[in-house]
Amino acid sequence: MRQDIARNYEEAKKQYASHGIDVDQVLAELSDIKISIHCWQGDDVRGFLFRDQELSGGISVTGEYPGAARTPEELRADLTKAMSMIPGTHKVNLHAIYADTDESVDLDQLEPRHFQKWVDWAKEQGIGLDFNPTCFSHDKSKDGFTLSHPDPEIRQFWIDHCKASRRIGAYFGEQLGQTCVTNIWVPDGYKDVPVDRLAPRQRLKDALDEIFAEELNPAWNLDAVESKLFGIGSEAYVVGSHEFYMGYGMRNNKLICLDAGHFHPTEGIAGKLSSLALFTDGILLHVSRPMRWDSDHVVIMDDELLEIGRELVRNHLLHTTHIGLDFFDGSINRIAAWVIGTRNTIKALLRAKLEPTEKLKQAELEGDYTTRLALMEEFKSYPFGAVWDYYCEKMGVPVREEWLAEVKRYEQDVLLKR
Ligand SMILES: C[C@H](O)[C@H](O)[C@@H](O)C(=O)CO
Ligand SMILES: [Mn+2]
Repeated sequence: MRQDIARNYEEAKKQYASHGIDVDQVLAELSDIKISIHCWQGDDVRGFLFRDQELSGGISVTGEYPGAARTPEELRADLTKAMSMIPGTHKVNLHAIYADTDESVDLDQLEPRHFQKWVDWAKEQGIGLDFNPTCFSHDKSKDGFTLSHPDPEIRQFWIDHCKASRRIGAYFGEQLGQTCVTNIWVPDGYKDVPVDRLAPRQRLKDALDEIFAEELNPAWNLDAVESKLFGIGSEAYVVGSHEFYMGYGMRNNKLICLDAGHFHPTEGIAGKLSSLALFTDGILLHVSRPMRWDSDHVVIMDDELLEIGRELVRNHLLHTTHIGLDFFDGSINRIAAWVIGTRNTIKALLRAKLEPTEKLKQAELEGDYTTRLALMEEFKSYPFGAVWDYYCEKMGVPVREEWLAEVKRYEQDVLLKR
């Protein structure tokens, strides 16, 4: 342990202790939190099954930064590199198009064996895996509809894909001894104002009922459903809206996924957590950063991220919330994107844990809003940076921006040679 880091930590600890915060305990708890790191930042959501397919579904990646992973081996190497710069043991979130197989297999025919190399790698790394059916970037989703498609044959294809995905998720959970969250997001929607808003939702509901009919061990697989307000090409109407999935998730005991970029541009998700927590057994988050639209920018330490962290900590929701990341930026080094976004997410949770929550709640209860505001503001400049540095050093990962030199080295040695 470097002396300056240890000294600053001891000093910071005293300041937090004066407000009853046990920093050592906070760090012990922080190291138990798993963030689900999304594989698709590593290759601009291309995947390996259909390399010639354009990204569709109303999402988009911009940027031509060199070094995107072209094979599963490259993607795993990049993820391993990124995780070596992120404190803690986390999970990796796969989409179905990331199957690692020489077979030419379509989405409805996928089986656990097509992901065996990912499972073997996850075992080596001691991490868990999460999963997502890929209901986009495919010939059968070209007209923007999948699970709610009016053509029963196409609808069945996507139903079968989602069924296959749940079985793959359960396999991950069983093999790795960690529950896999399998999250369903479909892009289905209309560019212009529809006449019938009900029928597609009825079809989506029926499709989900069929997908979830098979009982799977919840210790291995938990299902989640992800809503969206609009996408490119589905500006007027999205079948799987927030209200739709709120209703579906609550009635059918599915995790409701809140993606930070899937609401009105000024609407945050932090304020929704306490409400959902009262009526559900758990929540899935897609921590993202929308800029004017669902642009999926790399997560930064902004007010929304801090507020998500505070809501999770203050309401004791960390043990039931699955925290996943969902951003993709092709204009910067993709490993740096993972490192920045994941470290920020962990750091926001640390900052929330370093607030005098009970004191603040007490002040609020007593109507002492002056103390509430004063403490909340003063704590914004308490020395959380010293605690973060100590945590990184203790966990054996680079302190502060030291990781950047490592990323640049990897870029020279590996990425630029691709
Ligand atoms: C890759 C997508 O971002 C992801 O599947 C989905 O979660 C989404 O957020 C679509 O906007
Ligand atoms: Mn998402």
